[in-house]
Amino acid sequence: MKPGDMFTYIGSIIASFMFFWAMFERYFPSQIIKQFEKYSQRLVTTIYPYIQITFHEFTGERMMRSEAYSAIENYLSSKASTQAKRLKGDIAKNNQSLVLSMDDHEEVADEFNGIKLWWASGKHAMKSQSISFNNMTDEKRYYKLTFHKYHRDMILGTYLNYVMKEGNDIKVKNRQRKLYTNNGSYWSHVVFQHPATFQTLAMEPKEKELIIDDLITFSKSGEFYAGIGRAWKRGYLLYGPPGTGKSTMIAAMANLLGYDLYDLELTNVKDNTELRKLLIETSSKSIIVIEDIDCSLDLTGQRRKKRGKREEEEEEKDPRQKQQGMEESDGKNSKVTLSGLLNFIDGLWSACGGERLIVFTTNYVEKLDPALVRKGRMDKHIELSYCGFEAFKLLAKNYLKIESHHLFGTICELLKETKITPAEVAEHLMPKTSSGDAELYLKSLIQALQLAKEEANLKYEEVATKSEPTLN
Ligand SMILES: Nc1ncnc2c1ncn2[C@@H]1O[C@H](COP(=O)(O)OP(=O)(O)OP(=O)(O)O)[C@@H](O)[C@H]1O
Ligand SMILES: [Mg+2]
Repeated sequence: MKPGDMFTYIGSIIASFMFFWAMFERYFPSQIIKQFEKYSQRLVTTIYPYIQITFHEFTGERMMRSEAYSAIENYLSSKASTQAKRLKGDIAKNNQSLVLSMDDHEEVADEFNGIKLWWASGKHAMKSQSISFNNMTDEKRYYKLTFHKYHRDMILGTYLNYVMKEGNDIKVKNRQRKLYTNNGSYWSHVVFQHPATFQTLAMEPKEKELIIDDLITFSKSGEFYAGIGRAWKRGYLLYGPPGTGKSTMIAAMANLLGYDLYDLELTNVKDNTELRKLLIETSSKSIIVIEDIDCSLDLTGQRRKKRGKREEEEEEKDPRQKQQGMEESDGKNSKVTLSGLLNFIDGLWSACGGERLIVFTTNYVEKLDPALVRKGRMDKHIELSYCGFEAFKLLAKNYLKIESHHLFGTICELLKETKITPAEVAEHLMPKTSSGDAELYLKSLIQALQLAKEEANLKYEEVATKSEPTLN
């Protein structure tokens, strides 16, 4: 029986006693009446098999807004939108989405491990002691949870923990997210509002699915990481030519998981100590990004070789100079070293707070120091490459709102023979006039592809003639 029905049933019994009660009060002394009240209360508690817990909106002496109340409010928002008849709507703090919650005196049902529970919202009017300038303080809202006493342990333990966690996760998703950049050893931030999503990111669909899966699994694996004694973090290395969507993918990752972004400019960091300070200040649920890692630090074997012979000779004379040369990047003042950076990836600090992604990007993966890219350090290597036909179709769908066209066949063939980045394709598909015809843009793309093909052929021929042996 639903607790609401149970109330009605008990209510009707009580109503029929009302009459007798009035008689009773009139003819019996107050001592006996008090005893009777006490026992009747106990009787109702014994008959009524449900437990109720009330969560008030404001608690404590200073009447602070209760965190439990707001977590429950978030948790119930999805249930309210499907079950409640009267809802309240508000704009979330990220100013992007509408958040719905149940209105006062509504009830929604929930189920947990096969157990049924009921949540009801309500409010009391408070008798204000002082003059209030804020009408809201005159109302005391609360959520009431009702469940069968048989499930007491499960609900008070596992279920309520689950509600708090889910509610807080929703709150994090709805919050206003930030993009931090470092100016020397300080972070400054702006509101992060990048429109990129995985839906708009053009790449092979299967590969995209794998990346999304990987990210979501990571974000839900807090307990797993704790269980195996590892810091809750994951490293990604995104590599590929310019304009293939590395930065776009990072924005899409942040949007998918609802994380903040820390864009770390290593060339602005004086030394390892400053690097450590910056990293300790990063919060959990964030992505720490180091773009163009090969340009930020002297981390590439190639660059080391590139250093002049004279420099090396001088270093041999004075080993201290060598140490300095290793630490300084080409012409930059940063003394952040590779070992400093590796400590950042593996070190103790990385366990603080947890739930962090570390993303490096580079155009030249082959030039990176093997220590940096070895497996286990960067958990996932993702190559973003030239535009294939599947990626093109997604761009055409997003930019031109078409899913097929008689020119698609020609484009498919040309894409197999040429190397063009998604950024270049997007440039051709970008509507230039309000009445732009899709065919016009596709033809412009075909022209660009044919040109790229011819240039590639010319280069190939040049190389071939240069490498032909000369007969003298
Ligand atoms: N895979 C893609 N899907 C959708 N749009 C893309 C993709 N790749 C590039 N673009 C478009 O091209 C622009 C440049 O891409 P982005 O900055 O992500 O490239 P990048 O790989 O980070 O380049 P770089 O190596 O120069 O930093 C973006 O604004 C985006 O609109
Ligand atoms: Mg980029």
